[in-house]
Amino acid sequence: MLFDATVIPRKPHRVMPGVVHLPAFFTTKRQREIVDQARELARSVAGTPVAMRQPKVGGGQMDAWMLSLGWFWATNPYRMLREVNGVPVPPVPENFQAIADEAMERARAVDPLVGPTPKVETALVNFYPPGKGMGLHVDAEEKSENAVVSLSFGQDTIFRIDGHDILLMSGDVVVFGGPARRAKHGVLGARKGTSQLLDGRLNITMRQMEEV
Ligand SMILES: O=C(O)CCC(=O)C(=O)O
Ligand SMILES: [Fe+2]
Repeated sequence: MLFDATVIPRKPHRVMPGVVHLPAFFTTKRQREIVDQARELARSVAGTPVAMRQPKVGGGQMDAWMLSLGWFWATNPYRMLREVNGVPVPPVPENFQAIADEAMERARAVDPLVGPTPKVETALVNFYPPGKGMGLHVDAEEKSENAVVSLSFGQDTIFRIDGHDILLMSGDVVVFGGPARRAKHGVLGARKGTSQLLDGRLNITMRQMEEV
């Protein structure tokens, strides 16, 4: 971006009950490491049935490229799979749980309503080409009511949840849980020219599947 993000005062805040925005959660160095890790994961399954893909929903195709970890998010009809055509879904990387733990601890200090930390049993890695986003939806395939921890890298976007708009920049985290766990949300198009890290936007959502 044109001006350094640190000159814009952005503080952790509660967006609505159960939704917390943690700006600049990751340093530039950590952002780069996680983006590299995601790229490596995508490479490791390229050309297989569990490869990163643009899921088909109904008659159309999503704009986001999606890589499933832990459980595979299958569409038409929606279901979660452990393997696809006999190929196991790549596991959730070990460092993800520590990220979720840290994010939840910081989010809970802002709004305890975010609720319990998810046991990260599945993660979706979404890549948005410049200008692309994701329509409003509810994260409904997981039975667990524990929070979703959502990481942003690369180009800026607007995250919309229950009518609230949040500007997400590279390194930001959003947590939504408790009364907001099933809130409708989506992202507008990734803003061209806002990142030197990525030509597009990378999002990672961490979730728990089953209620324990
Ligand atoms: O890209 C985002 O920030 C949101 C992604 C999302 O809502 C999802 O994967 O369910
Ligand atoms: Fe979602």
